[in-house]
Amino acid sequence: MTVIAPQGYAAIITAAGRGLRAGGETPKQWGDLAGRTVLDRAVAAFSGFSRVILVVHPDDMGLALAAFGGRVTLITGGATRAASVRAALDTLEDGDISHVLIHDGARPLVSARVIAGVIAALQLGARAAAPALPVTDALWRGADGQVAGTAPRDALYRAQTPQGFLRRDIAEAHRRFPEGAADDVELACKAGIAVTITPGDEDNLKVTFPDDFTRARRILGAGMDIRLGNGYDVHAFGPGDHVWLCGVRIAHDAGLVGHSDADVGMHSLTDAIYGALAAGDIGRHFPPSDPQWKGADSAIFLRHAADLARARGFGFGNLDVTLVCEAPKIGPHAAAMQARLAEITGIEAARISVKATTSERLGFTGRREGIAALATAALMKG
Ligand SMILES: Nc1ccn([C@@H]2O[C@H](COP(=O)(O)OP(=O)(O)OP(=O)(O)O)[C@@H](O)[C@H]2O)c(=O)n1
Ligand SMILES: C[C@](O)(CO)[C@H](O)COP(=O)(O)O
Repeated sequence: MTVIAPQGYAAIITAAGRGLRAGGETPKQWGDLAGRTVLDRAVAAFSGFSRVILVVHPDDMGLALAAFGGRVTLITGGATRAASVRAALDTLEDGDISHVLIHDGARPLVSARVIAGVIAALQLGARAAAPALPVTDALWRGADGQVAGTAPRDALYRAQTPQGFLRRDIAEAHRRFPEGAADDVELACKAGIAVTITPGDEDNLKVTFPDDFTRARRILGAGMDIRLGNGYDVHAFGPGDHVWLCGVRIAHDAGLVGHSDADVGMHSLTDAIYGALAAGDIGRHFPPSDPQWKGADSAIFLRHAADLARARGFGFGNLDVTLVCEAPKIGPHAAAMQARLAEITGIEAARISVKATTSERLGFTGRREGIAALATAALMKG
């Protein structure tokens, strides 16, 4: 359901933060939430407003134009949330906007009921209105990990957005208190404006920490995001007296030829993780044309893939590698390989399998011309 805002109402959506606490490759508002960005969901909730000002970071303007160009007014924000709101209010100075609802772009699950509650209070004559939830847990003061005291929770609320105001009131409050505040209600209170509390919603969470993505996904009923990737690699035998396989040096009557250390097992596993992430392959991240990877330890590649998965919020279900060769014998080294892969990736060894097979003397592996490796990686989030 979409809330159709009355004439003269504008929505300001703040999305110029960097989302440092949430981490990740992109600021949280640009992060994926079950197939759509957090910000896309927040903006969609205000599609019934004829005027929407979306405040973004200057670095994100390209992204914002591609995602929202033509649908909203895009402006760049300031160093603080308050500065971003101020920039948006300035754009409304000379227009015919009587009321504004100011919403965090990091609150993607705001419901029509919450928005309608704020508008209803304003329409009934409130100068300001904002959703909140009463605090239901006991409150403690803590010091050094110990409970140092308790605090009364009566009449305490957890503030949410959108926070609604008469435009002139909140613009004036921002002018009077340029030092800003945690939110616009705090500024309104400082300016002596009465604020009506409207019903909040537990689902109207602000994505703040990495786990909030998981919670939001659950609320959306999106379930777990499970990814599978496979990898395959081959290296030919050449001169040498050892091979590197899954991070373990094994004495052999030949070496493996490659630009890096030619660890075919580790390469297939690295590609399996990139595959699960739809992040290309090892050659894209570490081009063989780049001399710095000549003779490189393949642990660098595998660690990069595992770190990338974590940066995107994934944990590991399991990793499975199969080496295909007549020789050397893999069995005696499988446990050491498992341990080394666990060390490199930070995944518990019990979730990593290394096994081997011959190709019954058939094909290039059967003719002892090289070694092939296949790998599967299972990643999950949520
Ligand atoms: N200079 C800023 C800082 C924050 N915000 C926005 O205000 C909302 C609430 O802020 P918060 O959750 O604190 O976001 P960040 O500042 O991005 O988070 P962090 O403090 O973890 O970096 C977010 O939608 C954020 O993008 C903004 O528009 N301009
Ligand atoms: C505006 C706000 O979302 C109200 O709960 C909140 O104050 C902003 O987030 P921050 O984490 O305090 O920056």
